[in-house]
Amino acid sequence: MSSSRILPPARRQVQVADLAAHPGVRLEGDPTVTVSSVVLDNRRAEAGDLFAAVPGARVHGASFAADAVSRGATAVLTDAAGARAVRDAGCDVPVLVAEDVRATLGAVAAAVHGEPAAAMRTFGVTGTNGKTTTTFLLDHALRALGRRTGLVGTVESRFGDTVVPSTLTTPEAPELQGWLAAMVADDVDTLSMEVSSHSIAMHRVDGIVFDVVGFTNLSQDHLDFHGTLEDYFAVKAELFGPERARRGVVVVDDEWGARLAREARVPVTTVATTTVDADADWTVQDVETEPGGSRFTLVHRDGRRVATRVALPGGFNVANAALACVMLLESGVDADTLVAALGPEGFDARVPGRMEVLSDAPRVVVDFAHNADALELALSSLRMTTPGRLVVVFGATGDRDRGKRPHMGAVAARFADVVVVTDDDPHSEPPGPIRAEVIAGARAVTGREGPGPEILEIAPRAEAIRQAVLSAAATDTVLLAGRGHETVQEVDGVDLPLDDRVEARAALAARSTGRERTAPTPHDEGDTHA
Ligand SMILES: CC(=O)N[C@H]1[C@@H](OP(=O)(O)OP(=O)(O)OC[C@H]2O[C@@H](n3ccc(=O)[nH]c3=O)[C@H](O)[C@@H]2O)O[C@H](CO)[C@@H](O)[C@@H]1O[C@H](C)C(=O)N[C@@H](C)C(=O)N[C@H](CCC(=O)O)C(=O)O
Ligand SMILES: Nc1ncnc2c1ncn2[C@@H]1O[C@H](COP(=O)(O)OP(=O)(O)OP(=O)(O)O)[C@@H](O)[C@H]1O
Repeated sequence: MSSSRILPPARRQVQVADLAAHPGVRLEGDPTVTVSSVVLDNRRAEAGDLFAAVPGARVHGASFAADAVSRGATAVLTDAAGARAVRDAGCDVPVLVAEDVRATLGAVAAAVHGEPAAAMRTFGVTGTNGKTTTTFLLDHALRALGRRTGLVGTVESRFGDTVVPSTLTTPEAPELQGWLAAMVADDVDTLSMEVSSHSIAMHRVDGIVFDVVGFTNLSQDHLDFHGTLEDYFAVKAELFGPERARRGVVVVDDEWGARLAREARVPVTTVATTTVDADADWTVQDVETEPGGSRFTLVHRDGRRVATRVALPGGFNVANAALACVMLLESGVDADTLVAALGPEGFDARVPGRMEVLSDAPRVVVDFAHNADALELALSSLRMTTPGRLVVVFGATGDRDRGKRPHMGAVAARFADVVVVTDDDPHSEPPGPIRAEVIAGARAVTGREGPGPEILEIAPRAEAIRQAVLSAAATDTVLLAGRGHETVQEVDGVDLPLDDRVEARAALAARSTGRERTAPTPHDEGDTHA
């Protein structure tokens, strides 16, 4: 079930006859009945709702229509099979019958809520990594520019004083459109949101034409859903068409970005952040790495220069900030006005669990890197600004993508001085063997220059964090990788409270109250269940 129903304080009343005017929809029943909102889950239905009964992968939503109606839903949107089920269940409400319910739902939900996206300036960010960070950086800059902003994404959705933790990166269309209408009612003028590939494929963002969309990068992920990398790319590329966006900004550091820039069906501005690319509109130059972030200059091929800073460690955060910056420029923001509004700190957003720096001496950083690529990027960038030892605490998830475990171990062993292998979300798997696969990958690393890393196994995770933080010297960096902002750990089907930031802060507090530092000790396997 998705996170929370946020609706505007005053709702419009829309006749079902008006909704039947959408292509591929016909109406059975009384055309004068009105709806004031849309809901996808019967358990959340309220008076005046249109219940959208979607044929899902597991169940047809129409089997819950009678319950939705008993809770006050005044009409149902479904397909032909759903319509039969609704009638068979004896529901006497008008039924909007669509050829493809999901493909109709976004436009219908937008119409019920009065096309809220059209009343705001809208930024959408897609890509495998960096969506959350880039939307937070956009939101930060927009607020500095004096805009009243809304944000939708993996960590939370928010506007004004309303903040709701998320369950999906991009909510389903009924919830999303309700949120957007509530934002408009609260005078929000600019929206930054993450657009996952699932949301494009499942029509969650239908009904929105973004003013500017951005692409961060693409690497192997979500193939359980998309099948092939080619399909994954094709879905992301859909966002760069006139049905969904007016213009785009594409980071062309990887081949997928370069291809997207060629194939996009809306005008695209390109940004190269890692190499000087003569074909790119903007390139990132003069990067100066600092402990808490980086300074950089965006140089346009016509000679324009925009010098700013990102207050998050990591070369990839220069890419995220550069993307946010060019998206703002493409939306019409003047470069000098932007730089002045950002001030000397530049893009200074704190992104929960994304390169989040908890302390300086030792530097303790929490990051969401949960695959080998992201772990390598995080470690290599922290290495540059770590005078002492680089310590990493991480684990691999259970149940899925087993192949990545030794790779994560190998990356940690290549880039860190102390590798503390612990648990992530074991889900239904016993955690010990997962750790063993990670450790095997770490031990297999040979040919590293200098002394090899210290490899430790410590569980449960809270204890691994405690020991790593307590034993760190002031010049060390401790990276707590993989869980970012997450606050529960699933072990054997049970959700246990666990927040890396809370555990790390407790250990930092113990250090500052003068408790003696302890060295991590290898943990006895077999006594390690979380
Ligand atoms: C693969 C996928 O995205 N599936 C989504 C899909 O599930 P489904 O087709 O299996 O639905 P179903 O369980 O058969 O139910 C069918 C219909 O009956 C309704 N229902 C069901 C049960 C009930 O008691 N009452 C009821 O009304 C459901 O709301 C649904 O409309 O429709 C459901 C209803 O909205 C979603 O919750 C579900 O997302 C699941 C939870 C999910 O985990 N999605 C992930 C993969 C996802 O979308 N991730 C991306 C980000 C990925 C990333 O970049 O990391 C995201 O945007 O979050
Ligand atoms: N531009 C980037 N390129 C590569 N890796 C990145 C980039 N930005 C962030 N990362 C890494 O990916 C992790 C997730 O970042 P972020 O949450 O911003 O991405 P996301 O696309 O929103 O992913 P998710 O939807 O899983 O949260 C970060 O913790 C960091 O390790």
